[in-house]
Amino acid sequence: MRLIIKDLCHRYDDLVVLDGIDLTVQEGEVLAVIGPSGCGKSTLLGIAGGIVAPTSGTIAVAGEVPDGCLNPVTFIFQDFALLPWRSVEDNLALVLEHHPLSAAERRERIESGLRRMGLWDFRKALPKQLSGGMRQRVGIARALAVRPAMLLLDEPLSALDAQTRELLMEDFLALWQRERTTAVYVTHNLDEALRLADRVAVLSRRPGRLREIVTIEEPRDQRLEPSAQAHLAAVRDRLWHLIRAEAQLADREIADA
Ligand SMILES: Nc1ncnc2c1ncn2[C@@H]1O[C@H](COP(=O)(O)OP(=O)(O)OP(=O)(O)O)[C@@H](O)[C@H]1O
Repeated sequence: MRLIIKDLCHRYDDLVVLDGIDLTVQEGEVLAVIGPSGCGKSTLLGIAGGIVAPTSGTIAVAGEVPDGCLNPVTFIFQDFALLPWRSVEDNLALVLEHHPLSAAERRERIESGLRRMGLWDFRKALPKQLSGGMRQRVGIARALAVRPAMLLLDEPLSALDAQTRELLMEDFLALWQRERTTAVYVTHNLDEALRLADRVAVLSRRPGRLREIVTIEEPRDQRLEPSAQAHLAAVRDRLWHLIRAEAQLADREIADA
């Protein structure tokens, strides 16, 4: 599925947050969005997912959805957004509840989501009994259970320690290798963007404007190879150059506020 954003502007009362964003996310593409704190990344994602109505501009989706897709555009959040009183499997069941599925199909979706994320043995556990990384795996399994056409990820790894982040990045890589689900991935972390994205959209400080879209040419599965490092270092330098001054200014604005 493709996402097409045209001349998007958004204000919260007098606060202009996004200004004149034109962006197309291609079918099967992973687009990372980076930019200073408060520049409107989460707002952009919320608008793309239809949970925030933009002040002006248009958002459209186009293209095929996978067989059995129940929710074409699906979020994965930083704080996992699990119901603490429900077991792991019941958190997955929740997103299937209002869909006309047979009991067997419901079970199959839950089981396949849990198995793919290595959670089958933990299906009866409550979220509080799991580590942060496992909780986010539940969040991912829950998103996969609806067979989405597009994933909107809002800093999905930022609450996790470095090792767990690394493991979950491998999970995302395997996911995108297997399913080619279109994704918009908001992050503060350049390493995540460099590892996971096809292109990186850089927003300015608020009001967020699209400064540049940087393409990462190296195939995702070769980015740890020594031969990829020169290209990735050049992309990193470019991205850092773009965000550094904006981040410093945004920091000062926050400190002065
Ligand atoms: N519902 C809201 N009502 C009013 N202001 C809001 C609302 N949501 C966000 N904002 C403000 O809009 C601006 C952009 O917020 P947003 O969360 O989209 O930015 P962000 O780039 O995702 O930030 P961060 O990187 O810190 O997560 C911020 O100044 C924020 O305080």
